[in-house]
Amino acid sequence: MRVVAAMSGGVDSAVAAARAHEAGHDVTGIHLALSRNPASYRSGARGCCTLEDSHDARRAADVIGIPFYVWDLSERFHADVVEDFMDEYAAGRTPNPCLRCNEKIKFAAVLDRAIGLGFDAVATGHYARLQGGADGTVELHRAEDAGKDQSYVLGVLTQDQLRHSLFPLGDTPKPEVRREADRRGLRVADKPDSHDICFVADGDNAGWLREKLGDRAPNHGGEIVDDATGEVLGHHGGTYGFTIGQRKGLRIGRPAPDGKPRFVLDIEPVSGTVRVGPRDALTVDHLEADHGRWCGSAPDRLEGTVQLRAHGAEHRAVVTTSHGGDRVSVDLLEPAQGIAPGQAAVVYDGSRVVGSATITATSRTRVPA
Ligand SMILES: Nc1ncnc2c1ncn2[C@@H]1O[C@H](COP(=O)(O)OP(=O)(O)OP(=O)(O)O)[C@@H](O)[C@H]1O
Repeated sequence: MRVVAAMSGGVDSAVAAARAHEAGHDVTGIHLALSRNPASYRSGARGCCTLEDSHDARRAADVIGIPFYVWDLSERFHADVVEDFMDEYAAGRTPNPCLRCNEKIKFAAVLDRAIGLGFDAVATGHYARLQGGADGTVELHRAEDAGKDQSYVLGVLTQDQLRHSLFPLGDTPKPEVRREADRRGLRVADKPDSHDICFVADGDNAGWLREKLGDRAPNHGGEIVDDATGEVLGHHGGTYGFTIGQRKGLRIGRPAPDGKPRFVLDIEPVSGTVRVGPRDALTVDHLEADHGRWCGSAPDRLEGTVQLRAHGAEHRAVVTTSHGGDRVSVDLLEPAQGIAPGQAAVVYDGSRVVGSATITATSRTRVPA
């Protein structure tokens, strides 16, 4: 096969490219320039797709002995991923930009360009496994290394996208990947793992959003209110700085009467109000979602599990779909806490990813005995 290996400059994608090459594929390495900020291309800059990263990827491609190019997809990335990230936080939701990037960039814009150039597949260093299904379909499964499993952020991929994907690391634990990089003479063997959100270099989402949203922010401050009593407990610097279930950074002067911590229960961007309450008030057992994306055909009804945030636990659930698979209802058999609209509900049947949808609303339907 002719394969494009997406090389971030990190250890995982370097080993993935090397493995694809060793497996006999005709591999070309590409590094994606995703940042529109020229400062990130200065030597020594940190964050997404720096000059350093691009050099590291090129050096790895040289060691492997494959051709290498840089593809500038910064405008697409900005329009489809960064703008969406800002809009979602401004609307009081909690987006997952990695899922969005996989759906719109890595396995869409990149794949389209690759196919257009006569390639057959895109290989990445994601930790997930592909497996042939009984009916000739390609199934996406959790990685062997549960701690590194990235099937959640790939839960948006359709059958067409999966058919043109390769995940060479799915069967290997991360420490082994690092050892292999070392053995292969890839100088990125000791490079630290990347951040969760590549374009927020220091992980300070709220600070980044404050700077970038500017006048687009629905507010730059408001009240923090006790959901049960309506009492104003404090003030904040913008609702976009919060996510449902958040505890840290609330800066409420007064402790709760019972001395227990308070959590964000609701975010109201228009009034600028952040509602808080006890942990128990975060409990939900039902959720609605839309934008259903399925690895095969959408299931009418499925008893399986759902994962409701990156690195989150799995919850047993009954999942039903409507509107041709676009709308999804999830009944959680065990209640969950801190579920934020905007996040993906990824549906699993055992280790197999069935599909995903974006959470729009949560509720508690069963009152505990
Ligand atoms: N700027 C980029 N250019 C090309 N491919 C990329 C880029 N960023 C990410 N990827 C691809 O997406 C995969 C998953 O990205 P993620 O940010 O999760 O990296 P990672 O798991 O830390 O892997 P790595 O060690 O290769 O950076 C990478 O392994 C790589 O194949």
